[in-house]
Amino acid sequence: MFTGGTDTSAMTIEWAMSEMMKNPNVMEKAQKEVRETFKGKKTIVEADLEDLVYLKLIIKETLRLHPPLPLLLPRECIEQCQIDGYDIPLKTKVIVNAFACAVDPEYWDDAESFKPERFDKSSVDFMGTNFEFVPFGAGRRMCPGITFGLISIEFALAQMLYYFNWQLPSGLSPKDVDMTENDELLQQKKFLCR
Ligand code: HEM
Repeated sequence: MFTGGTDTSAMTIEWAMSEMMKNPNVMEKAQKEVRETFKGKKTIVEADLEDLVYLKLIIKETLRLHPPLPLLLPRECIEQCQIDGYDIPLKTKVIVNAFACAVDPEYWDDAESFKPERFDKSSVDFMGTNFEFVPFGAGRRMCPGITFGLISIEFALAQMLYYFNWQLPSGLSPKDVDMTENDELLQQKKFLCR
């Protein structure tokens, strides 16, 4: 519960900030939205987050390209079945590659690019019914912490964008931001500072 509830959200914040540094037009649009929404406010409260439409699209797109648990949690078959002509025996361990689904060009245009706008006016959501996009899993064992996780991420990002201006260290350009992932169960950014 504690690991599942902290690392996942922290990693999503890191990826979202990195994507914004890599895509300055996205950062500019997000910062404009946050600053217009909270104009004149000294502190931000949870209820204010509702109006941050573009920031929510950024978080969705971040979870599509950087799902913290790309292989979800393993399942075990409780009855024998057939998938695509393959017999899956009872008690087989099944691993769903959620990341592969989220970048499958059959379902996504320009699948590897970071484009929050793709979710604007799209009905595709991460609530477990669109199987091409399941960063929180699906079914009976899907993540019970979605609401809390999303609010924590939005809250942190909104504050970082509202109070601070962000820029890369001198000499670095957006294309230099290193988006390498570690190769562990939790898909973390390998190098935090580059
Ligand atoms: C960005 C934030 C988060 C992401 C992407 C995420 C993702 C996931 C995924 C993919 C699973 C496995 C679901 C499956 O295999 O179908 C899961 C399970 C779980 N998550 Fe999250 N999670 C997040 C935040 C949280 C938070 C904030 C909490 C708690 C406060 C939490 C608690 C749990 C627990 C307890 C499970 C196990 C559920 C079970 O096996 O029945 N998660 N999460």
